[in-house]
Amino acid sequence: MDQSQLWQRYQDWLYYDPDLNFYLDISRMRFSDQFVQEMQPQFQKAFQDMADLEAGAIANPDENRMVGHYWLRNPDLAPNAELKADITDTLEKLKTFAAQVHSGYIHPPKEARFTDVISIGIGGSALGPQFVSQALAPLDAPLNLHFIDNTDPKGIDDQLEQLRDRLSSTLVLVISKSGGTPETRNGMIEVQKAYEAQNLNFGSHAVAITGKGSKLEQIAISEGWITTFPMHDWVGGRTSEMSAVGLVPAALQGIDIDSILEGAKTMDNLTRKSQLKTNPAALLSLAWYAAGNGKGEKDMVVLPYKDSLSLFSRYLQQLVMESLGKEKDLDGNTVYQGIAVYGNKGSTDQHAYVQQLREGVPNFFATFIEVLKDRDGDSPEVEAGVTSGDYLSGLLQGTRLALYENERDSITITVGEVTPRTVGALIALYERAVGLYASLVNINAYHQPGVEAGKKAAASILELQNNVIEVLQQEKTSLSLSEIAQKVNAPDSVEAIYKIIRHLHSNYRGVKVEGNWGKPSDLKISWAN
Ligand SMILES: O=P(O)(O)OC[C@H]1O[C@H](O)[C@H](O)[C@@H](O)[C@@H]1O
Repeated sequence: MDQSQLWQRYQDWLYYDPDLNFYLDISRMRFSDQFVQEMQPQFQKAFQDMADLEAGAIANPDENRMVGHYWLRNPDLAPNAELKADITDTLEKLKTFAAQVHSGYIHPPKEARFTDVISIGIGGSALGPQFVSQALAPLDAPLNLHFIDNTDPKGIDDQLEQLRDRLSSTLVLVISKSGGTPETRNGMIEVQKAYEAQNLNFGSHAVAITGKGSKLEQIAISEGWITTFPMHDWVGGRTSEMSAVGLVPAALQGIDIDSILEGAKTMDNLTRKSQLKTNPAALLSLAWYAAGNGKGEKDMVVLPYKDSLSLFSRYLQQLVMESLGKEKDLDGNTVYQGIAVYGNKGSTDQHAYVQQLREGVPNFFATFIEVLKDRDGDSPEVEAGVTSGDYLSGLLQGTRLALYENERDSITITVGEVTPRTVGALIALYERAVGLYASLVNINAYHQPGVEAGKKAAASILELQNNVIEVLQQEKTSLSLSEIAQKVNAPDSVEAIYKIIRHLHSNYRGVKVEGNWGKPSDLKISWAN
């Protein structure tokens, strides 16, 4: 296509909503009009699936659950009065809670006010709050938010060390839908011990956000925590930003949560339309389908050209990959679906891996996210007539062009500025695009059966570790790895035992080891005490 044809294609496919000041450009994705025609029946089915989902269908059949994240920003859509009341009551309760924390009405036992928040959670119970905090928290936020999103001891220490002198005025949010995720539980126990070490009552500083009746809820109630907020079973972790999971941390930081919800609701209205060209989520899912032949053959590289949106790529990684990465389709066929997502931000990534995007293996499509407003106030010139923001804008256009010239496709999303409303709209856009794409490829986007395998394997490694320690403590003489494996009745687990021993030894946990780590079969292991 020559430049005038491309300009025409740009105008033909440009989606613009003046109210949100939102643009979507899929003109640089190489699909034909015929492809769009052929996709029409699948899209009509996808629109119907989405309408059914919003009306309360069991859209997550494996878990026998409704899928209700769209109701969170429009409670009138909830399929019955009880669910609607659940949503509005929770919203009211969390707003009141945040206001009372800000005013000092709710305060820690030994201080007049809370100054900081530690949010403990992982996956969907962390990525949304992290993204929204980075995108929207004001520099003078009423409370500073810190995250523990792993069971890495050093990571936990680093967070606690920063808060050592302010623990007495730090609020703890423990966020877990299931209330039983080990990483989150470990973070909670370690933080609790840090409070106890300072003679602080943990419960008077703690709030749980969790599913009804979960183990975490029981702990919170029995220990008299400040309060709990519900996480409903019809909201998945990766679509929970607009439930208490995302809204409590955001409200505590003084972020305008009503505008986030309103932006999402507005985007939901736009993406409910059943005309492909008037529905930006449909256009997005069409472009994904075209890029990867509906089989995820191309990775999605997400490049927001705005530092405050850099965690959007990580947030989308879970939303897209956990939703679409499925072995089976809804009819039980083996399909190995998914779209790989990675990215960080532009123009930074141009100095890292864009070399490969431009010239290397052509296994991706890019998504540029452009923000029109550079900053509050005027910009200094870095060259005659040119600002830093002009550079950022020029680098985005340049990279898009350079990729396209070399047969690398891209989507461009443009927003006026990063506000609570646009962030809400962006989240809603991708949630709907993922839902539509899932329908197009006939998979359940709302379960994650594959995640369990790693969790089960980890549990059996910990059980093996306990058995190994028990055997070593009973033995008088040193043993080889295979002797230990025999004694714990796990002759096939020598490699796992080697790694357990190596980790215990590295952390001075009581094992004595003689020999060369490079020759595992020569090692002699005993209990040191
Ligand atoms: O909120 P939680 O129950 O603690 O779950 C946290 C995360 O862990 C799981 O393994 C799931 O794969 C995620 O979808 C979920 O968001």
